[in-house]
Parts: sequence; structure tokens; C-alpha cells
Amino acid sequence: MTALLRLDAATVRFGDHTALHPTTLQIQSGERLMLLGANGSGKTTLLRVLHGLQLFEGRRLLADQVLRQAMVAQRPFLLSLSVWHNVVLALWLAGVPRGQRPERARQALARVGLTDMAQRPARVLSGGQQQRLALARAWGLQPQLLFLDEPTANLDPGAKREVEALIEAFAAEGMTLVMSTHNLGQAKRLGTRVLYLEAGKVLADLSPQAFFNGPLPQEAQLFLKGELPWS
Ligand SMILES: Nc1ncnc2c1ncn2[C@@H]1O[C@H](COP(=O)(O)OP(=O)(O)OP(=O)(O)O)[C@@H](O)[C@H]1O
Repeated sequence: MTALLRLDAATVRFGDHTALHPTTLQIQSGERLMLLGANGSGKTTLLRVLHGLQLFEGRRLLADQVLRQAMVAQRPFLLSLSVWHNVVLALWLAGVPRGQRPERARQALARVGLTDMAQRPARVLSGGQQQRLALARAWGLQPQLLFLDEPTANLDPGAKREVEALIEAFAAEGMTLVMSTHNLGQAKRLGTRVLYLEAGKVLADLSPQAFFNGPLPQEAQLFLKGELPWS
């Protein structure tokens, strides 16, 4: 396996508050890294650092200068345009040549099962369809590395399953995933590696097998048992 991205002592402070303590991390090609931890433990901050959206102290090193990456947020940011134009605009912003955009958008919408919705306003889609549109936009960029921030958090069980199946299929195509989730079953099903964060520190970095079968640091054990006040 090849390291796609490396963080070297990345630290994020918001005023007096340290949201991410010095974190050194390598992401290997083909990994499906699951970020677990209570609210406020630093999962989104770490994702934003990894994606290059968050200023931080330390270094972020790419193995390949042309690494293609995309991020899908918990609540997709959709423009008041058609489903089709949301995808085409994302392709334009990412620098995909004009001549390639229509075919790429068509394939992306087909990939997530939204072909029939292409001309609908994006804002009228259901929550699950909106998240599939966000996945289509990301898939259209053909990322090697896909960041997902609680992508199924607000979805009903059916939509959750659909979105999870798409994420699984993207990974099977060779996309490397880094995903935060509060859904332990999902982390078990999708992950090849689990990072447990607490108060901005990575307390465990283990295979799902090792993480879910212990032994773990006490905080992580409590989190898993659901005994912490916020879980
Ligand atoms: N822009 C910001 N300004 C100030 N504090 C922030 C900012 N962004 C995050 N924080 C703080 O940093 C800490 C980590 O937040 P973060 O959103 O990374 O946690 P999280 O694990 O993703 O939480 P959740 O599960 O609720 O999404 C929290 O204490 C949060 O309040």
C-alpha cells in the first residue's frame, strides 16, 4: 500500500481551545478509515484538516501532487439549481474541461440512481436523494480520496442503507475513504481501520476487529458501551 496523505503533528486551535492536539497520521491507498468519537471530539476538524479546508499548525504532505479528493458533508450544500446543474457546476469548479462535463455528469447521476431527477430543482429532493446528489458530485470528480462527514446522520433507515451501499461501492471501485460516523455498525461494516478521538486526541488507531473486540483505553470502552453522558 502507498501513503496518499500524511499529517505531521497537525494541531488546530480556536482561541484558547485546542480542537485537535498534535496528530500524526498516514492514510494508505485503499483504506477505509472510520473516525469515531463523541460530539465535539474533533472528527470534523480532522476531516477538514485532511481535506485542506482548515488552517492548522504542522504539515500536510501529499504523496502525489495531483491527488484528487472530494468531501461530502452531513448536510449537503446544494445550490438553488437543477440536480443536473449542481453536478455540472461542481465539475466546472474542479476544472473538468467543458467538453467532458455533460458525459461525466450523466455518468455521475446514473451512478447514484438520480438520472430521472436530473431536471428537478435540487432543493425539492428528499434527504436521501440530496445526499446521493452530493455523492454524485463527489464521484464526478473521480477522487482518489473521499472524505465523508457523518453522511447518513439525518437519514431514515432506507435512505441510510442506499447511501451506505453507494459508499461501499465507491470503495470497491478503489476509492480511499475517510469517514466520520456515530453509527458503530456502519463503522464495522465499512471500515478497514478505526480511529477513536476524544477531546481532540486520537486515543485508538486500530483495525475494526481489534477496536470492537478490545482491549481498549478506558474512555473508548465507555464510549462503546454507551456509558458516557453524551452518547
Ligand atoms: N470554527 C470553530 N470555532 C470555534 N470552535 C470550534 C470551531 N469548529 C469546531 N470547534 C470546536 O472544536 C471542537 C471539535 O469540534 P468538531 O466539530 O471537530 O467535533 P466533532 O467530533 O466533529 O463533533 P460532532 O460529532 O458533533 O460533529 C468542539 O469543541 C467545537 O466546539
